[in-house]
Amino acid sequence: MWPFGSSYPERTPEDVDGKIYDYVIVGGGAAGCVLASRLSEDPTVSVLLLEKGFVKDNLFSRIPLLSQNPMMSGLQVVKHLSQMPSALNRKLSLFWAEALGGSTRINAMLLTRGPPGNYNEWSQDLGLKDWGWESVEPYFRKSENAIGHPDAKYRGHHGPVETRQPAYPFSFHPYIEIAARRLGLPVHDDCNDPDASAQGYFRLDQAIDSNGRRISAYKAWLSKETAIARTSHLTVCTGVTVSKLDIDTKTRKILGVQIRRRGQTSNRECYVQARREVVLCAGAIGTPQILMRSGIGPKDHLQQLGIPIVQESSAVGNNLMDHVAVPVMSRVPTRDTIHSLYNPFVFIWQFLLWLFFGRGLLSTSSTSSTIFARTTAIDDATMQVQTSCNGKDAMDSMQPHNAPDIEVMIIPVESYFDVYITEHSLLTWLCTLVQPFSRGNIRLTTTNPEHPPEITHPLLRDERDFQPMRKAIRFAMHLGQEFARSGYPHPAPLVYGPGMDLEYLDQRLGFMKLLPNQQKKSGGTTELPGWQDVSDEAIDEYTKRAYQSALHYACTCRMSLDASDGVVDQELRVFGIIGLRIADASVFPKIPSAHTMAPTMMVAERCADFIKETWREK
Ligand SMILES: Cc1cc2nc3c(=O)[nH]c(=O)nc-3n(C[C@H](O)[C@H](O)[C@H](O)COP(=O)(O)OP(=O)(O)OC[C@H]3O[C@@H](n4cnc5c(N)ncnc54)[C@H](O)[C@@H]3O)c2cc1C
Repeated sequence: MWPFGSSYPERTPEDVDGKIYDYVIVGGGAAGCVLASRLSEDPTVSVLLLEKGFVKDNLFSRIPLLSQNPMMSGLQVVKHLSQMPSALNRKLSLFWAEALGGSTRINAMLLTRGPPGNYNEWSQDLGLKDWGWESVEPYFRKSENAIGHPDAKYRGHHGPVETRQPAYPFSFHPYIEIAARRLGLPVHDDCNDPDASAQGYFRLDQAIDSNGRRISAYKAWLSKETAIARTSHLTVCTGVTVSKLDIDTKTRKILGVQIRRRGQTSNRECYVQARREVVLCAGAIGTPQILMRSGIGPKDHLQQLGIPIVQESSAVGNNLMDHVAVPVMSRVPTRDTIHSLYNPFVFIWQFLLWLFFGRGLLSTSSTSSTIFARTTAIDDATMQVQTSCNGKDAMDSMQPHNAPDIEVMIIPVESYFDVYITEHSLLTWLCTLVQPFSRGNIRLTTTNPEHPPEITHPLLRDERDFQPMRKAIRFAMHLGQEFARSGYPHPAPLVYGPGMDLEYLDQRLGFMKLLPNQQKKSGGTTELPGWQDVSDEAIDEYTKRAYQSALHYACTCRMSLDASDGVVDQELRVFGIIGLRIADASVFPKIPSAHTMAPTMMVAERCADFIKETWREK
């Protein structure tokens, strides 16, 4: 019963065992919810959605800020530690949600399409002619209801994903705007405006409704009302792990999928048949694993595990891309940060504000504004953005060469994963590489679908990524220092970043265990040197300690014209198999300079149309 439970029509693996459906969708995250919703608009077809997690809709999972913290929402969040030999053997935390809605149940709700130049690069440079800006733009519009920009013709107003720009919750925002302008950045209130400049300081859209509640993919596309209204032809089966695909090796046609209860230790499997198509939407980590378990993947790897080869495909699980982030932080007054919620009175007040009015700090994302820039257009001597670079314009967002390669997210709290800093209140300048060169991969460790994969994270594995990261960090330090001089009425020194006491940081991050009798070092009080005074070595040393994933995993089953180089064609059909498509973040040919939820939904929207078109013709 609300608010503690839900009468969502969730089915179990046993309920669907032995049944046949027109379409079987594997994974109910951002992509899976879009696809199940769009395909089930037609009441004459039957659609089955198979999701590993559950609905678990509760009060905390609806509160925007609190639901970003998995401990609060109670959702199943997988935490995977990846060993990083390239960086002091640190363990990198990767996580994602297993729930109806996938990671959109815990994400920061930021809705960014990416600049048109990203998609023009897919079409012009990678040859994917059907995926240029002109082709993808209508699908971004179709899914959104941009209530924050009611008159904008370039935004959608009839889709299910409501987006707003909640009031800025803190007093520092105008001063950041001043600092950004001083660094040469234009200020825009919509980063999804295709006419906005490629580089700038942008206010962000957040997927939050007018009552201050999170709009996840589940809420937008497969709400309880939708699921109940469509029970005759839409089945949502939760708590189910898809172990592998059933493919006829002679005809190369997909027949169905093998499934089991989530977390089950025995080998007992259930089976569902697909009359028309199976669509994989298990995400950039999950989808390649299902393919490999089914015999589609790199030959050597499948042979090592004794998996019979159905389709050799060297790109499956390769080319893993992700955005890489390094925090630099300024000390600011507690009331200007999320740290203020550590005070129980403030927390209770904010909770009541949300509960009765849908307003206040809890009704927003942790991030309200950001900066996108191109490092080649940042002048080394002044650390300011130029409007042209080598005689070429650097602002036209349609041009692939102008796509931003860095983002500086503005986050009013400390931003080291797994570490809570309670002794200072911090404002983070999160320096993020959004067009990295590095690539990683995903491999199975066993054939058991419940066993975790081995993830070789791309993070700074390619030396070419260090140069833009150094520039991003210097640029963010310059921004932080300009902010402190902008008229902001409080001291705001940069205290965490290159040039800080690394021994203190090592203790803080837990790399260095304290010896008996050794004093805990205090820190976070000394102001950092100016951006001009930090050496490359100091930046690299800091980066190796403080870097983290921005959790935008992508490209592990990339789209390509060529089967030897990719996994799906331009209509998202898996090369060599009939009736199998992929529609999640794994198919991006290259990661966009954007937070990846909206681009993933765009891909899934297109996939639904490809499928409808295919079967209309038949
Ligand atoms: C903490 C966090 C914050 C983020 N913040 C933002 C943000 O603010 N803005 C933004 O644009 N993006 C953000 N992202 C990224 C964004 O949420 C993802 O890009 C998006 O959810 C990817 O969608 P997807 O459908 O590819 O995968 P997911 O949403 O991960 O969905 C995959 C689903 O498949 C299911 N699944 C996997 N394997 C199986 C199996 N074998 N059987 C059955 N089901 C299976 C999983 O349980 C999951 O529900 C964030 C991500 C995280 C983790």
